[in-house]
Amino acid sequence: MAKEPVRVLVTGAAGQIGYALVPMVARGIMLGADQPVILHMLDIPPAAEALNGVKMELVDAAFPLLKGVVATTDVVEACTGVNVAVMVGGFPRKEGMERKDVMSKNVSIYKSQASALEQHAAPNCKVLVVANPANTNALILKEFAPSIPAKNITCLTRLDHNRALGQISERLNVQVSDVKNVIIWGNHSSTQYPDVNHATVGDKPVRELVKDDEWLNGEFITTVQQRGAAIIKARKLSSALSAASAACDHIRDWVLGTPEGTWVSMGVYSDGSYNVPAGVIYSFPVTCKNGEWTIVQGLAIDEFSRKKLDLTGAELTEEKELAYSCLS
Ligand SMILES: NC(=O)C1=CN([C@@H]2O[C@H](COP(=O)(O)OP(=O)(O)OC[C@H]3O[C@@H](n4cnc5c(N)ncnc54)[C@H](O)[C@@H]3O)[C@@H](O)[C@H]2O)C=CC1
Ligand SMILES: O=C([O-])CC(=O)C(=O)O
Repeated sequence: MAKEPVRVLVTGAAGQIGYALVPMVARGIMLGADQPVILHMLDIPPAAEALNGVKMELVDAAFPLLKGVVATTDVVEACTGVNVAVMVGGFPRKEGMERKDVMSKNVSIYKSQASALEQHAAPNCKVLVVANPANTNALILKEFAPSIPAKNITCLTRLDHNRALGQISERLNVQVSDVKNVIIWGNHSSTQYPDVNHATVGDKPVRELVKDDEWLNGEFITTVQQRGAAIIKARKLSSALSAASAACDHIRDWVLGTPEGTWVSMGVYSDGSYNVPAGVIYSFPVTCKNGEWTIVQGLAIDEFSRKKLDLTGAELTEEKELAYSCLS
């Protein structure tokens, strides 16, 4: 028997990532090749015409799995009945703007969208925040949607995780699918810590194969931390196809499960595991089963890593305080 369609919300759907993401969702890349979907696309009134253009293209693409499209500038209509919400819409930093200006705009967007999701989304809706500052936007969404379980609200660090896999695969000249269990700790920002101490290729530790700790503790980390900026420099636009693909990976693994023996990185509500701050959205290694993520416990953290986990945790605490100051 055919499955019931799943309703997937994409906010900021007229933007760059939205344009790359919606065809992936409609092709079954996010939820599986046998899972029909209904796309809900939200953007703001100035983007309404462009949003309608995206809807026209979705119709023209004749995706067999796509059972309906809602394209709207009305947040309540957009959120009604959605099972998965991918929050890409936000206010980007412009020339001459302070970080606080962007924070205050995004805090107010995520506060109001939190209420709409809480009141109108399907029960147990899974939320992924992509828009920057992704961890803190997700935290605000969690705070203003208290009836949505905290475990249902996450942010995207899978792009950073995939970037780390890509760097190791290029360095070792191995298939990216053979590299496993890198970790992104902390914030989706340049303080994030890409950690290869537990990563493997086949049954061999990445550190043993690379045989260059100076590179792994230096250039590898900064390359992953700065990859977003490098893409902006090259394209004059930020990452879009890789971000859309990572968003699909994040939701697919969350809903359908991670393969045995493999973990992925997700920004989740911190319970203080690994002595990082509790009560912020922090990226951890997680496994997923039956639609739930679990933080991988018991990994050894050496002194070098400890400092990096603490540094990115401190930045998240600072961002949280800044976000709260914008609310008052
Ligand atoms: N977490 C991650 O790994 C990544 C995050 N990003 C972030 O994702 C966000 C989107 O990036 P792009 O698609 O390149 O930007 P974009 O500027 O092309 O698109 C953003 C869209 O959001 C819409 N928007 C603005 N306010 C909105 C609101 N209140 N409700 C609904 N829609 C709204 C805009 O009209 C625009 O269409 C940015 O914040 C970017 O920094 C980008 C790449 C990776
Ligand atoms: O750096 C940016 O502004 C976009 C982003 O988050 C990324 O590519 O990781």
